[in-house]
Amino acid sequence: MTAQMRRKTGNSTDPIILALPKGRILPEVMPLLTRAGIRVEPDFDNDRSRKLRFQTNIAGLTVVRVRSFDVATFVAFGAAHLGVAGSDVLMEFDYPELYAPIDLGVGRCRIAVAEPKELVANDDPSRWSHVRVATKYPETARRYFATRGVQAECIALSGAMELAPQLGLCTRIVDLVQTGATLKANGLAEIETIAEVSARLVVNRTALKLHPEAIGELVSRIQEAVDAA
Ligand SMILES: Nc1ncnc2c1ncn2[C@@H]1O[C@H](COP(=O)(O)OP(=O)(O)OP(=O)(O)O)[C@@H](O)[C@H]1O
Ligand SMILES: O=P(O)(O)OC[C@H]1O[C@H](OP(=O)(O)OP(=O)(O)O)[C@H](O)[C@@H]1O
Repeated sequence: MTAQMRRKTGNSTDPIILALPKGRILPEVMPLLTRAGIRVEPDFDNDRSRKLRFQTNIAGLTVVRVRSFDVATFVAFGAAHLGVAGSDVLMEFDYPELYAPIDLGVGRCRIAVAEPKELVANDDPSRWSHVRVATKYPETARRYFATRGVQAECIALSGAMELAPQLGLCTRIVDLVQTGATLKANGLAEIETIAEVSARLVVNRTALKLHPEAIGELVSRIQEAVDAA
């Protein structure tokens, strides 16, 4: 662990910081937090507010709102003690500093390989030796294809991956699929599932050792809220 990673977790007088992802997971996570007895100050739900850091009803617990991909980084480096992140994000970064004790059961989708639907009938993935994919998940894609002996050339995009095959950037994509509507609307078909995805509670391992009671209580409350859902 680097000195940077020790930064926040080392001071027991700091508030406990919970990092929450803005975007589509948030509306599904808020009811869980409410059930866990955690209420965040009203500005948190106000999209026009430029605030990023919020007080809660629990003394010593502060919430920060960050991009979904950044939750894992804030928690891994100890800038936040715990957070909520999709398992897609955790898989991509694969930070050893993170412990993911709870599957929150929300934000369910899958990470999949897709290609133009016209290709599917004559394609045989077992014969691939090299693929070129556009993806927001280059590490996950590389690891997945490597286990099958396939070399993956990954073109990193942050969104609108479904456009890449139409525009000749690549033939295939690796992206999240839930209903399949986005693939269908763009003439693509899912050919392989890499992993099922859901949102997880993540905890910095060092923070848990330094604040076992405070963090342990939050984890228990959230587990109870998930069990009651
Ligand atoms: N279609 C989907 N169905 C269910 N969960 C999804 C879906 N798309 C994304 N997710 C989950 O929600 C998380 C955040 O997705 P969201 O689309 O809100 O943000 P993003 O586009 O990754 O972030 P940003 O807007 O910061 O670039 C993903 O990491 C994944 O875990
Ligand atoms: O199978 P579906 O139900 O259509 O969902 C899949 C879509 O959802 C996600 O995109 P999102 O809506 O988050 O937009 P983004 O690409 O801008 O992140 C994902 O990247 C797909 O494009």
